[in-house]
This record gives sequence, structure tokens and C-alpha cells, in this order.
Amino acid sequence: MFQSPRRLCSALLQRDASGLRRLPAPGLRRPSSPPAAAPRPASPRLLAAASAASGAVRSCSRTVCSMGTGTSRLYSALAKTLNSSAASQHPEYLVSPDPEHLEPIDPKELLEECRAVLHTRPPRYQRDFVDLRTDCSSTHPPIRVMQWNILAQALGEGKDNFVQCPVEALKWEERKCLILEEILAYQPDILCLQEVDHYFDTFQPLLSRLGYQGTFFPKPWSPCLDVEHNNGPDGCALFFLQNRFKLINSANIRLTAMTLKTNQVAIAQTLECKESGRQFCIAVTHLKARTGWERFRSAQGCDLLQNLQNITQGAKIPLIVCGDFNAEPTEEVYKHFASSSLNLNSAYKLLSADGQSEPPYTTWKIRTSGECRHTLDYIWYSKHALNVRSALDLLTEEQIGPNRLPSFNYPSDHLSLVCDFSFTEEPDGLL
Ligand SMILES: NC(=O)C1=CN([C@@H]2O[C@H](COP(=O)(O)OP(=O)(O)OC[C@H]3O[C@@H](n4cnc5c(N)ncnc54)[C@H](OP(=O)(O)O)[C@@H]3O)[C@@H](O)[C@H]2O)C=CC1
Ligand SMILES: [Mg+2]
Repeated sequence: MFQSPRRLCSALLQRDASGLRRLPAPGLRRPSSPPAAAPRPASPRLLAAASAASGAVRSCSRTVCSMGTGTSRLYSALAKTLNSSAASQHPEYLVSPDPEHLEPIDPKELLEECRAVLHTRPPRYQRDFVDLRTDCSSTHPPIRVMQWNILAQALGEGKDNFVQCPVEALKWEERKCLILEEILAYQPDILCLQEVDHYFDTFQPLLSRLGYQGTFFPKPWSPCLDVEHNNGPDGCALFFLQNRFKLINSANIRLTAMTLKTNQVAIAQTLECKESGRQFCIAVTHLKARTGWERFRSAQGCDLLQNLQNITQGAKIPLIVCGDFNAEPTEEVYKHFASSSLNLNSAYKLLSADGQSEPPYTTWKIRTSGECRHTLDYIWYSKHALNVRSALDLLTEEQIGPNRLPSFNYPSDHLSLVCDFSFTEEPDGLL
């Protein structure tokens, strides 16, 4: 007998004193300490917990819900409630349901459900946060931002040709749980996603019940629409926790190149921290892919920077820009961002010994054209107004494995990037 989500959630909902829901944070390692030893799979307890959880879920399923075929009833009930309204309205203009009337979900419960669905999958790797603090000035809780190209389902199954990734590993019913598990494990305050083609039926309903407010901006001509049995266009999505931030304004930007409208988009939002009253701008983008398009990406990057100059009133508001730029650090568009009058720095450079080099890869796949290992994904931030307190370490080559990504235990060809930020100084300081 399936109980309504309300009873499930109210019985299970646990909030800490600050009202923030936090799972135990992964370990924190200082950059000077030796990198994580040999790759270690998620410890047996996780899988044991998962099987216990799946047992628990099975036992609780007698009273609450039985696990559906690969999808818990909880998801499908939530998806159905939202889907019906999504189906009945023009998707681009679907207004998220009133956040005041959402049935909250307990993140621990959803994490257990994900792990129950994934009980046949190999262990997932625990990535540690590297402590990058140079002082301990900030008293406010950090702002945790996740950047992630989650691989559109239609592209993964229909176009991307990851020849070393078994089709079985890409089954949506399980791959979505790997994506949710990564989000729940690191509990970002803000999520910047690319290649989202399951916004209305999966991420919006679930993340809104975890307290996030979401915005989706599809590509005008998504390549997903070329794929048979697609789920609609892919695009960028931006989610933030409503109990931490207030939305001041939001802009959907269709990027231009040489004044021509292109197929790539961005979302830029100004948020106000409820704790400190400080405002900042957060943006997400996904630039044109493939070699031969370097000048095009450079032009798109310049257009995005111009938009962000205007939105931040000439860098008066601190800025964080997340994206799959589809560009190595050697490309022009990277140099435009690194030398912009917005005074940006790339956060993941701070993981390197000298603080000056990007990681060796953020995406690693094998297509028919061969093995593609690249650094294409970045988190840019206002280097005078924001501090990077920590960054999530990347998977090692051994953890990624010989068949590279995506795989049975990592859902995308791109790694997620996660950083904790704090404001540097009082509002009247230089940005
Ligand atoms: N632009 C337009 O005006 C028009 C566009 N279209 C449609 O748009 C599509 C182009 O979309 P657009 O987003 O601009 O294209 P992009 O070149 O930006 O790439 C589209 C997707 O393909 C992935 N990709 C990159 N390299 C490869 C590869 N070697 N093999 C397979 N997939 C790859 C990218 O993933 P990642 O970013 O992770 O690398 C990205 O998600 C066309 O295929 C067509 O369907 C149709 C008519 C007009
Ligand atoms: Mg892709």
C-alpha cells in the first residue's frame, strides 16, 4: 500500500538546527598532503548500507512503497504529479509549482532509494574535498557550487557513440540514480548542469522537493531531437537551495557569435544570501563542441562575458560562472575568461601544486574516433570578492578505468566539479 509522500517525508524528514539538510561531508584533505592512496571503492559499508537500505526500503515498503521496476514508487509518484502539469503546459514556459506546496523529501531517504536501485552496480568512488583555505576569516557557511555536464540521455544512448560503454550501463532508470546519488552525496547549495534532457520529469520534481528552485533553458535546436525516442531538447539548468538564497533576477541568454544567434545558451541569476544579505551572480553555460569551432566558441565566450558585465554592473557584484566550455585552456575563449575585466580566476587551477595549472582532464571517453581525454569544464569566480575554501578532487585514472567514461559506476563522460566559496571582505571592498 503506497503511503502519500507527505507521510513518508514527514515521518522521515530530519533537518539540522540551521534548517539546512546536510549529509556527512566527505573527507577534507589539504593539498600538501599526499593524494589519496590507491583508489578505494566505496567502502563495503555503503553497499552493505545500500543492501540494508534496500532491505529497509523493502521492509518499509510493506508500509510505504515497494521498489518499482528499477524506479521507486516515490519517483514515479512525484514525476507523475509534475509530469501531468508539465505535459499540459508549453514546457518552455512551465512555471515551477509553488515551492510552498511541495511535499519535501528527506535526502537520506532518497539516497537510500537510489542505492537500492543501484544495488547491482559496482561501488562508486568517494572523492575527497581538498582544503584550499589560506585563512579562516569567513564566519558564514560556505556556498557549495556543483558544475556538471550530466550527459543527455538521448545523446548517450543515441549519438555520442561511447563504444567502450555497455548499453546496459546507460539505462536511464539506473543512470539517473547515479546522477542523483552524486548530487546527494555532495549536497551542493547550487547546481549548474548541462545536457539536461530530463528536467521536467526527473530533476525538477525531485530537486524541488529537496528544497531547490530550478530554471531550465533548452537549446533552440537540441541534437537530442534528432534521436528516436528522445525525451525532448537538452539544455542548461540552474538549481539553488531556497532556504539559503533569494532570487533577485534571472536571465536566459541565447549566445551569439559575430552577432548571429547560435545554438548554445546560458542562464545567469543574481542571488542574495539570506544569512549575510550579500548578493552574487551565478551563471551556467555549454559552449559549442568539436574541433574546428574554436573561433566560434571564442565569440560565444565574448558574448557571454559582455552579458555578465552588464548583469554584474561592471563587476560590482561577485560572479561565479560554471560551464562545459568545450575548450582546452590553450584556446582563445579560455584566455578571454582568464584576462577579463571581470577579474575571474579558474577554481580548479588551485588543486595544482603551483596553483597555475588546470587538471589534466575533466572528461575522458572512447568514441569510434578514438580516446578523448580533455579539460573542458571550469568554475570561474571573482578572484577579489570570493575565496575558494575547498574543491572536490577528481577521479584518478585507475578509478576511471580502462574503458573510461561513462561506466557502470559513473553516469557521465564529464566529471562533476564542486567548490566551496566564501566572500572575501565587506561589501565595499574591491571586487
Ligand atoms: N545550430 C543550428 O542552427 C542547427 C542545429 N541543428 C541540430 O543541432 C545539432 C548540433 O547541436 P549543437 O549543440 O550545436 O552541437 P555541438 O557540436 O555543440 O554538440 C552537440 C552535442 O554533441 C556532443 N558531441 C561533441 N563531440 C561529439 C562527437 N565527436 N560525437 C558525438 N557527439 C559529440 C556534445 O557533447 P559535449 O559538449 O559533452 O562534448 C554536445 O552535447 C545538430 O546535430 C542538429 O541536430 C539542426 C539544425 C540547425
Ligand atoms: Mg556531451
